[in-house]
Amino acid sequence: MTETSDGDADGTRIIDGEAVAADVRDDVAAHVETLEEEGVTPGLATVLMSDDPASETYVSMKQRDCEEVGIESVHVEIDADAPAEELYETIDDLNEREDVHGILVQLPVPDHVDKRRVLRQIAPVKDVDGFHPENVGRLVAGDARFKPCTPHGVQKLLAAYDVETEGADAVVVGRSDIVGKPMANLLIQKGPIGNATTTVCHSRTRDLEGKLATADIVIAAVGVPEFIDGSMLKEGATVIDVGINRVDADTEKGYALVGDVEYESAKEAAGAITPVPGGVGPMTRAMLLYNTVKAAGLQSDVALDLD
Ligand SMILES: Nc1nc(=O)c2c([nH]1)NC[C@@H]1CN(c3ccc(C(=O)N[C@@H](CCC(=O)O)C(=O)O)cc3)C=[N+]21
Repeated sequence: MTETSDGDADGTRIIDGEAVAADVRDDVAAHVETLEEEGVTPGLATVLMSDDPASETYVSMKQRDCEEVGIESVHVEIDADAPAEELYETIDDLNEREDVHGILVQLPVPDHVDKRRVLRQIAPVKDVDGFHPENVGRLVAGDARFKPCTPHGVQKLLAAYDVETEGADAVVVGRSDIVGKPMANLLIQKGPIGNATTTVCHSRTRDLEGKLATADIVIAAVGVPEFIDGSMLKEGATVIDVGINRVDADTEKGYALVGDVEYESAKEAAGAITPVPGGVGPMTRAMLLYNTVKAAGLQSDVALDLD
């Protein structure tokens, strides 16, 4: 990125997710060009089966991102109360299409849909979320094909701001399949942005305060607004806030976005911190583009220099 500048009045570095994401998009755009030279236009399909306004917002943001970097996007909308078969068949069709290299089914899907089946049905080589069991297994085995977008984006942020993970005490708060588990897996692995001593905390953790008090790096991914505050952090800790919670507010949209971390107090204690919005969210979207060009390279046998 251009600079790892900033820091507010008390010297806390504010980790600029928009800036790092813009750099990732530039990188992706260069790979798109390489693919185009070989006659390949990368394509991403997004599938939405939900009436949730937040889901609709995210999906339309993803389409705009694609346009910006030259990825073709295909969008399929399925009625939230349509039979589950409609979704399964859509996935089969997209698996077959040669112009579609990546498939993302926006989660959550309705209750009458078998989520595990959806994740298994996406062709592993098109699974740009990295949620198919084959890709989960490869990640855990240290042979990742598609790293899940959010944890991968967090790694990129830590790298961009030269946060030392080697031997550091990292605490991941949250154990979801899409963030907590893969994040912890990446942090313990050998290699760059790994080698951390990683603790995973969750709702049954007995002494969360005790774990946080010694953490050099805190990854908050619980989905509870302002769950962690500055008094719980070690002075100088790096705080990565994965939470993007909509809370009622007296704004034009009728809501505000807040993280899982109480920003003002955490900023006082932290050495570096991600804001919400403008932190992890833009990185999640950027890494989806990254995985899509990777998928296109794999499916068309074009060598791209990607990790
Ligand atoms: N199969 C699947 N893959 C996903 O990656 C996936 C998903 N399902 N379901 C929902 C969550 C949520 N998610 C977000 C990504 C970016 C922002 C983002 O860019 N947020 C902006 C603000 C957006 C706003 O203004 O509302 C920011 O934090 O700055 C938010 C949320 C991806 N998800």
